[in-house]
Amino acid sequence: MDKKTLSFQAEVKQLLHLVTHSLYSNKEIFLRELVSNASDACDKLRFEALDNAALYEDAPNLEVRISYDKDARRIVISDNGIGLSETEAIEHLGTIAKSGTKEFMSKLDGEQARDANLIGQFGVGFYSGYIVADRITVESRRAGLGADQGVRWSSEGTGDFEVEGIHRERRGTDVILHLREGEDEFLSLWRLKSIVGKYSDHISLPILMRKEEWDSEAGKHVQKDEWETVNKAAALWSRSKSDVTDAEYKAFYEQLTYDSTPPLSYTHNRVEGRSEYTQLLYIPAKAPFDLWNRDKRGGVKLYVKRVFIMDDAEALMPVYLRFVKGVIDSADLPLNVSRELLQESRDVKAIREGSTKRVLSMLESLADSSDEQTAADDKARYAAFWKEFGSVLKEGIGEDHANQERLAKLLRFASTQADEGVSFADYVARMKEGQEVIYYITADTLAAAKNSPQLEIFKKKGIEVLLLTDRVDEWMLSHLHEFDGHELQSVAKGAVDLGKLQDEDEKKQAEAAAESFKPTLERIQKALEGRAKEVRVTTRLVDSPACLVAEEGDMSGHLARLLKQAGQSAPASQPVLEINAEHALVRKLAAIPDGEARFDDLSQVLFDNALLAEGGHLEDPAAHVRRIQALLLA
Ligand SMILES: Nc1ncnc2c1ncn2[C@@H]1O[C@H](COP(=O)(O)OP(=O)(O)OP(=O)(O)O)[C@@H](O)[C@H]1O
Repeated sequence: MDKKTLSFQAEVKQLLHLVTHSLYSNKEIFLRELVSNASDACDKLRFEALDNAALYEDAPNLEVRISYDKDARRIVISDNGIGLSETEAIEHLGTIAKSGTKEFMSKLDGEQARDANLIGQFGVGFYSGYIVADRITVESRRAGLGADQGVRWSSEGTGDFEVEGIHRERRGTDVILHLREGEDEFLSLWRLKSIVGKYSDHISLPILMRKEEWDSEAGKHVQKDEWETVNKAAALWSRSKSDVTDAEYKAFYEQLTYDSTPPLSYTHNRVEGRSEYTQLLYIPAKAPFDLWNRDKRGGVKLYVKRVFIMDDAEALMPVYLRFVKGVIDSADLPLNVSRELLQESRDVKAIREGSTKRVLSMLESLADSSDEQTAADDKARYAAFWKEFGSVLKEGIGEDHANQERLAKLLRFASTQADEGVSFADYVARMKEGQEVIYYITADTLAAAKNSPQLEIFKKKGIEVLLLTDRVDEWMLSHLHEFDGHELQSVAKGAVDLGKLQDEDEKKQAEAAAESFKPTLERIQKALEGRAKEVRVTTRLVDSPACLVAEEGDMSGHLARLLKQAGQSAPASQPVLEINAEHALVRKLAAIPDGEARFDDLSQVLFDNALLAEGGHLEDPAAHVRRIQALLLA
């Protein structure tokens, strides 16, 4: 077959540039990446061979071999996995297929591009070989194809690569690294072995290297024909908990996720009973760059009896726990389980429920740690978790009704008493005597929430109000109506009802004020026709003249704005304007004689100011400005 020269896809060139320039300080990871590809290739073969045992040919023992040649300055990583056909070599080694990777590349700006940690997060794969090699040759034959259908792919990792057909007896792939000048440190059994130990110990296949012996005549180590296994070759999760050290769990996490920040917490269990499986689940310390992408691949890999099955096993973890990383190894599922089957299987459902509960317990033990020695540290860790993943966890309130109560206990808020970390339980413990409901307000920012006029009476009376400023909060609250028997009530909805918190005198006073104010209210109502559904006197205001509230059952102004921003239509509902009859401005308004235009102007300004105060947008800002100016001159 003729030799062809082809060009890399633009993103590959970009990636190659990044890899060779940014990861230079951590060169050794090339071996981790290539060994991991070799191991993936073996997993793929094992998976395809479930339906077609002939693919094993005469070599059923899957393995990875690493060898080096000091004189030729080469390192070779060989596997007897699935291999590559010519088309696959062109496609897989010349383009980036994964859309996530492409997206990631396009998001990196110059500053971030130097952050090796960030790049490490998504795994640089095959191209990391170019950190240490100035040419890589790949020789491969796909399992199932004839010996004359091998392929040689070769490139200096700049703009082009070459492909040609070759004769190759062995199935699988050899990745041959021609080392760059100055990279000879890697031409050593000891060095290569220690890198394997560091990153690839848990690869469940044997990784073999040639034994060496000291030759005193030659005065150097010489390679023997005999090979030895240099990794532990036991899946970490299949070992007993007591045999695995904390450092090993953390190293495995890094290998699994490419995240060099140690995880916040992890849990390792063997579950027995109706469904038998092992779970090793981690909560990362930092949110990944694409946390908000609800469609991305899940972080939990599914194995069946230590055979890798798939890693976008959404069926194993609810979407709101998409930040969880780890491995689930089932003893019951059939090896050839398909995605469709996964969705329906009762065993999978049991695994999913069990794993969800595990993650929640893990979070609960941090949040409500009762261990005297570690409680402070646990709580700090929970606070860190909440900062990174709290908003995602809130999705669970609407999505996972079975665990809603447990999730509600894990929620943390800002309130009028503390800027963060307030749980419903903290709130309830601090409730005033006679207080029955939990008060909250939603707003775009903490400052807007804190300064909202609707809070004035609550501040005056020392009643705590939760301040909710997350985009998902409104949605979450449409699914959560109470906590521990206490109804959740928005202070921006309906007439203010302080129940037993308001004394009789105050109530009577308010009623009297409302009565005597009736004629003015009617005049304001007329002036605001088409804008305010109702105008009424309120006791919720202390320092502000007016505020807007939504009618019970209507959508709050905040939610209507969120929907509008998201491009969705919000049902048009007018707010209620509530007036503080004690306020000087309102008294001034009431004193304006009938028929004067000033009355209309001031009514409109009152309404617009109330809208601005809650973060709303004026439909006609110019008219507002004109009115203010007219009033200033009056
Ligand atoms: N040893 C190998 N045997 C067979 N195919 C391979 C081998 N190494 C790489 N490939 C193919 O080349 C593709 C690209 O490899 P690369 O390492 O760049 O990305 P990846 O493995 O898909 O992603 P990542 O390394 O981030 O998990 C692989 O998906 C696989 O199809």
